[in-house]
Amino acid sequence: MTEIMLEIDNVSKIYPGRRGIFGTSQEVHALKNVSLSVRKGESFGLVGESGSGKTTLTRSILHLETPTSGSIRVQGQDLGKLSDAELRRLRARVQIVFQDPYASLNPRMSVYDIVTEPLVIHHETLGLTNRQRSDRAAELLSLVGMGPQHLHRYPHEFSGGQRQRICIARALASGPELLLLDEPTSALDVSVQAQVLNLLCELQDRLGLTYFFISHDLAVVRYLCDRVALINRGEIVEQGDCAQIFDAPKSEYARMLIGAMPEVKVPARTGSNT
Ligand SMILES: Nc1ncnc2c1ncn2[C@@H]1O[C@H](COP(=O)(O)OP(=O)(O)OP(=O)(O)O)[C@@H](O)[C@H]1O
Repeated sequence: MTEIMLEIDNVSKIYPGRRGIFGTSQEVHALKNVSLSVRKGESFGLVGESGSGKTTLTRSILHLETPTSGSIRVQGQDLGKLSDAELRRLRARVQIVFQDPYASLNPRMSVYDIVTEPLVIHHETLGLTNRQRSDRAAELLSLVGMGPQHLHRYPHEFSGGQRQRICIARALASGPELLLLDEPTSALDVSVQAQVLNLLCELQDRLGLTYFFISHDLAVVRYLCDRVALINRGEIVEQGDCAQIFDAPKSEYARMLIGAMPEVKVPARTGSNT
């Protein structure tokens, strides 16, 4: 039987209305009974326009937001029922890569400090010595196609694509099994986007990672993902195999998104994922 990595079960999130100088705004139903499951080792895409609830769902998976109702399980562990110590251990296994590699790297930290930071944060779980940390830093850079000579340089010395590689190395540091990829290539030039997407494919094959890929770009999702869910105003309107949804969308919303899809600008996938 296929192992389930992530299970979102009937999750709703209501943000209370905010009080401002013009009175109290209405509450926002950011997620409405969202259910989906991501299998171990697959790439699952979540696609929706701005304001559809992608960030709220992603933050909920990271336990930075608490759903108003419903449950989220990672490898069978219900996030709402874990102790602080169990949550800390789980955090080492679920990591995120953000959209903007310029904003997500501290300009005052060297690459070494950036990629080893998670090893320090998760020291209790990982328990590495200084020597092991330093070996791991070089290994992480090599995984993303960069040499150890870069470890003592600073973010401003790198291009956007290299910075995103450093972000990916940092996300891999604690040995996660599930990576949340929040529009990881949308801030990059198209040619660099393809290289980073290929790197993500290679890493998935090599490390057996599971990807939860958040995007508003169906072309990139079609390239990278096995299955996809389309979210609109907090509701999943359609989900299933990418091939089925792209070739025969059932909902009006899916037809609209696919109709507006630009030509796929990334090369054919290579390796075992082709
Ligand atoms: N802290 C909050 N308080 C109140 N409303 C919020 C809060 N965070 C998000 N929202 C609202 O919830 C809805 C979903 O927002 P969310 O950021 O999850 O969407 P998104 O799909 O990630 O959008 P984007 O692609 O623009 O980031 C929006 O209407 C947003 O205004």
